[in-house]
Amino acid sequence: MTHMHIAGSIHADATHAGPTWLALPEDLNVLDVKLWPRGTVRDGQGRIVVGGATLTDVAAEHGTPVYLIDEDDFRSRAREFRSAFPGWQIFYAGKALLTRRVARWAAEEGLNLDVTTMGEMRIALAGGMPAARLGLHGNNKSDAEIAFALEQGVGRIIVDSFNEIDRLERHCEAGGHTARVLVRVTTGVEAHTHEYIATAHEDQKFGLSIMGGAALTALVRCHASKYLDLRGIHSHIGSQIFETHGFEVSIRRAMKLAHQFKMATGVELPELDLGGGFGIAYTGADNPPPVSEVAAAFEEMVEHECRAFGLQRPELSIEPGRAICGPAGVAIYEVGTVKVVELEGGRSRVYLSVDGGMSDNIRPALYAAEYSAALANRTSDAPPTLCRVVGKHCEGGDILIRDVFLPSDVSLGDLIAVPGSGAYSRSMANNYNQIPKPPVVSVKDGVSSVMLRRETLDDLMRLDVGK
Ligand SMILES: Cc1ncc(COP(=O)(O)O)c(C=O)c1O
Ligand SMILES: N[C@@H](CCCC[NH3+])C(=O)O
Repeated sequence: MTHMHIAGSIHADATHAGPTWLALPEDLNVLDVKLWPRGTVRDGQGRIVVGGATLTDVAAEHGTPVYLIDEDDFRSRAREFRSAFPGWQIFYAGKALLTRRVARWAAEEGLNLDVTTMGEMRIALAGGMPAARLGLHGNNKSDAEIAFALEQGVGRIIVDSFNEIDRLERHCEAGGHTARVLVRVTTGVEAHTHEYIATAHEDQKFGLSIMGGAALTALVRCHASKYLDLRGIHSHIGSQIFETHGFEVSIRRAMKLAHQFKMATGVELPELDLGGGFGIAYTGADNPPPVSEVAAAFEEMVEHECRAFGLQRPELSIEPGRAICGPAGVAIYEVGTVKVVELEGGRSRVYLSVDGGMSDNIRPALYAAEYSAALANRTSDAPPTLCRVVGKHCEGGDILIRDVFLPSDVSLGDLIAVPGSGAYSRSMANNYNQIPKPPVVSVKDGVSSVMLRRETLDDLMRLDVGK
């Protein structure tokens, strides 16, 4: 491993204008507590330690790139949700990150689990999550998924279309089941987040529209069905949301719909699920409100709308994914190439190529998501340089971090750690360029243990069955 400057290759050009939100850090060796798993420190040799495990040791033992999940951090955030939302059911959204071990942690912490596919149901059950604590989502559930959910006794199915109601009724009739359902509605809210992760505006694939009347029609249909036990309304407005205003409008519209349903049928819906979407900090510029504040705001909003519409307080649930597993995760990469690209006006940009990229974290390419990073294997007194951390794929857009200040002596063999990597990175991984997916390792009390092993080239070769 070399830590010397590559002559003339990395300029200490901290003055190089990055985006306005990116502050020039006073000390690059200091770890911003809001970004890292709780208790993350640097040891006496300057190495980053997560969950008691030194990232250099984790990298040496498991290779790079590697995704690390701090078990205590995951559990502490699960507990935080439970204590901030007493009496609410918390469904951990498994799409963010799901392995058998993660399902077990969720079950042990008293969470339920939101699943979307056969695969997620299978992993959740294999991890020991009882079927009764699963909520099945999906805008295009297959017959096989519906049949499996009913046979297993999945606790609730969130219906997303009239086709699905038909399909569900057929399966219930054939198998002698009754399905507990919520109807997913679109409340027409434009959540302040990336277009691809906002889900309550009208023109998209999820849910049934309140405004267009489909939501009420679906509720009345489910209520009338002898095969369905209608529990209530489900609204999920999007993901990585910091402001409560969108939720407020959504709750009002959902409660208004509940009121209309009561007018139409004489029945009050017993449940309301407000979905997930609670944002986390990816960079120093992100300041998500504390969970306790969000919870207090939700309580107040629900109470206010119940009073306004003369309804009883329903049983409430939420589905946080990112906010539970996101901050618990750190991705570790090794720097393999350093390139300085000259720009107009005599400026230059330092490109640090690492051994992963858009195959293990598609979020920057998909949503222009921002991340931060730190040098993990040592501290450095070298001045900060504005860097672009890129992957190894054949794609110009294979950018992991568009702008980040790192010490100007970052060099080949150094380890770069990316906090906030627990959610929607490894779970959305792909094999572009035939790159095997990295492992997910959990750490607790200094011990790391693989929960998802690294894919191998043999795994990829085995899938290729044609000649
Ligand atoms: C229906 C539903 N619930 C919960 C979630 C979890 O969202 P987040 O990870 O932002 O909390 C999602 C994903 O956005 C979702 O689609
Ligand atoms: N996958 C998205 C969140 C939306 C997914 C769940 N509906 C992200 O990485 O931000």
